[in-house]
Amino acid sequence: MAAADRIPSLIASHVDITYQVHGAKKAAAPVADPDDESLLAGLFKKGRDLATQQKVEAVKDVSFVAYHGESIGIIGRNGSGKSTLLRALAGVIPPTRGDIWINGEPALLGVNAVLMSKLSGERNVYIGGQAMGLSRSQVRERFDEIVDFSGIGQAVYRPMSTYSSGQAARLRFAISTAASPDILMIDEALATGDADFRERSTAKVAEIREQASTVFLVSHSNSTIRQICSRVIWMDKGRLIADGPTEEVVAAYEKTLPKKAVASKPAPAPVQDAPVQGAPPPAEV
Ligand SMILES: Nc1ncnc2c1ncn2[C@@H]1O[C@H](COP(=O)(O)OP(=O)(O)OP(=O)(O)O)[C@@H](O)[C@H]1O
Repeated sequence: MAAADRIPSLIASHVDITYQVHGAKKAAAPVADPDDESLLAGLFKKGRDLATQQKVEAVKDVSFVAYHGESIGIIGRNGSGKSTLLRALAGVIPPTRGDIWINGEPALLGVNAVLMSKLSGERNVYIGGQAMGLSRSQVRERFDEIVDFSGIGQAVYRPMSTYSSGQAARLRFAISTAASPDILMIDEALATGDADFRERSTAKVAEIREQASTVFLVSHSNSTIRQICSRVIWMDKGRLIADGPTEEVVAAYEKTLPKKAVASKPAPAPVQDAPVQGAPPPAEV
């Protein structure tokens, strides 16, 4: 498809996200004798210093345009700002600076926040489905489909607290994708579950993409990224340092990783015609 024919689904322009952290900078010095006024005065003086405010610049000056029909992986080391960026793209947290325009309804695969472990899977399907924008009757219509997709069977009638982490992850995935959102954002969820579920969830993501939607996937699993994504954004210390076809960006990223972390042989890259923007940093091996 020619670039001019592509329809933007999301535009991020110079996005910064800074967390304000309130907390203690360092512990107070131990007081040898609490009755000693000079020591107490010293402690109070120190106490004023304890209530500090720190800034964490999690995302710095990130800009890109996503198009309908793309599945975009977000990769990078721990703490590089992937989840923060995804949450901002989903509208869960506001950018500190810059703008995000979205054409469509985003859904962050993270119904986790609203699910309640003491309640049955069934109740959670309703709560989560409604949190994803479905009406109660729509959830009722899709209930069997959601449970079938999750593969948890009769366990759906047990409290979620009794589920294995794989069962819980599968149910979350099934709930989140039931709504066929315009823009689906997935944070690591595909890494969980067995091979069969991963295959089905990969197919589900492909189906969502085919409905001209956009999928964002944050993952540390480069094989999952290769399987699902046509384009990859590489984050490093809060900055977008490369954006382009999956194989080019993942291969460049892998060169910076210790050899043992690169587990699988690269799979053939999905077709993608966008050029890589930004030069990868030198390898650190
Ligand atoms: N709620 C928060 N308050 C303060 N700092 C935060 C908060 N959430 C994340 N951070 C910090 O922001 C930075 C980016 O974190 P983020 O979780 O976005 O990275 P990530 O690339 O998704 O990491 P990981 O791969 O480990 O999940 C880190 O330095 C992290 O400690």
